[in-house]
Amino acid sequence: MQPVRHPDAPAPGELLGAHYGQCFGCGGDQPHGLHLEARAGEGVSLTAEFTVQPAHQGAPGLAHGGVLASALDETLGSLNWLLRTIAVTGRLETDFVRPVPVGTTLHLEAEVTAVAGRKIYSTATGRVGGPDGPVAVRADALFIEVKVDHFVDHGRQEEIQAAMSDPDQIRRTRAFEVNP
Ligand SMILES: CCCCCCCC/C=C\CCCCCCCC(=O)SCCNC(=O)CCNC(=O)[C@H](O)C(C)(C)COP(=O)(O)OP(=O)(O)OC[C@H]1O[C@@H](n2cnc3c(N)ncnc32)[C@H](O)[C@@H]1OP(=O)(O)O
Repeated sequence: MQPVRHPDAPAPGELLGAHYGQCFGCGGDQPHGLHLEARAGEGVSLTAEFTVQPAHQGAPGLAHGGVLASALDETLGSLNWLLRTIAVTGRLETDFVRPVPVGTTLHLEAEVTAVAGRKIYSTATGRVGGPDGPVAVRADALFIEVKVDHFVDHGRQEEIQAAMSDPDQIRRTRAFEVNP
């Protein structure tokens, strides 16, 4: 089935903001995190940027492949906000096309291609040198819709308790729970 953008999804161009301050991908409270910033696009698509820091190296001066996969995972995961669906990554298939040096800003774009029951199929590319630059990485993913219980049941109690007593986290989670 064609994906359907939720009527309350942020307008094209709007920043999505972090879903959790401690998130390695998008959180502002993780010193060595990616600090990835995503903006809503048209339909069920978005763009995002991430600048490779020295803490993200694998080989000297180059981004670690797992970190690049994390950037793709976070970008693809952010799409679920436009569907207003809570979902986790089931499968992430990544192509590393060009090496990505430290200091590079990766220009990411992603879209949901299909939804089938709880399964959400999506694809992303990361370009270097600008939004129209050459593709350095790309990924195809399958996200699976879950209930909030997925996190409450499996997350370490310390962080779950902290999240449940944080009004901001509750507000962000509620935005998903009103999913029709
Ligand atoms: C106040 C409280 C605070 C909480 C608030 C939280 C709100 C947070 C909001 C947003 C958070 C977003 C966070 C983003 C972070 C970036 C994204 C990540 O990195 S997520 C982490 C990595 N991923 C995992 O840790 C998943 C671990 N895996 C699992 O938990 C399960 O395997 C799960 C849920 C994915 C599926 O398990 P099943 O038992 O629910 O469902 P089954 O029946 O196995 O699968 C459903 C369908 O999907 C297919 N499927 C599942 N996994 C597949 C796979 N790997 N490959 C292909 N198909 C797969 C199956 O074949 C099935 O398909 P058929 O319906 O039969 O057609």
